[in-house]
Amino acid sequence: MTPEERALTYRQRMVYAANVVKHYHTGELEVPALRGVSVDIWAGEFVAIMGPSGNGKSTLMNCLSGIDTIDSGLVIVDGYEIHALSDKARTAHRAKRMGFVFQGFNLIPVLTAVENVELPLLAASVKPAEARRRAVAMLARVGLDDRAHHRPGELSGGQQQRVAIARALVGNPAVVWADEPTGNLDSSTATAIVELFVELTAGGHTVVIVTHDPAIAARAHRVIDMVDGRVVPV
Ligand SMILES: Nc1ncnc2c1ncn2[C@@H]1O[C@H](COP(=O)(O)OP(=O)(O)OP(=O)(O)O)[C@@H](O)[C@H]1O
Repeated sequence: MTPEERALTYRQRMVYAANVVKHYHTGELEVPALRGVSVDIWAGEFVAIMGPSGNGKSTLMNCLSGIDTIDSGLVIVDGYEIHALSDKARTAHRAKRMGFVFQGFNLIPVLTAVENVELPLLAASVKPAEARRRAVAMLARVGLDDRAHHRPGELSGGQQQRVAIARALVGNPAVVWADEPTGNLDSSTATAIVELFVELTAGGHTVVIVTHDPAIAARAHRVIDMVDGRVVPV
């Protein structure tokens, strides 16, 4: 492979993981969470990671996104060898290139919607006026321009999740990672959130969602099934 071909491969392939092994240690106990996982996710793909509870889905997401470290194997995301980065470099890469959405929304309760969304930009030293402009535009994109100055406690669950999605996207990340994003929502609100993710991927974002929700699986481009710390071969 020439360097040009390799560069092209890395650009198109957003996530490449090979033989990832991860154990958790609790006291004397060693819990195998990932037993040699390999995955490829392409730029612009909308992938759902599914499987029974306790089978390694969240661990895989955490290891691919750089939240957690791995014992062995390799993880390349957005051209960066995540497994080889120092903790500091991994944290910086995560802040700059990754967006996160969680089941519990994880918004800061004392800040308004727009303040929550602009926070990652301010942390990345974007000038306040520019951060505000981008946060307002992103809230409009998720259909919440009229709620910009409400605090999370004044918003419905679906609206809070839209704020969280706006916050995840405002820095234009390479990948948006979502762990059970519809887990706390009723089914019609969940459907609206799924459609928002579909729209985002149509705009070129790569989205990886850990979920038990069949509605997400039905709309994803591809489902990665995990059982017992391994990817089920297709
Ligand atoms: N911080 C931790 N310390 C110890 N063991 C852990 C930790 N996190 C996860 N595990 C264990 O690793 C295994 C995989 O857990 P993981 O959370 O990845 O599963 P999951 O498929 O995402 O489950 P769920 O669908 O219930 O969220 C489980 O046996 C779990 O108990």
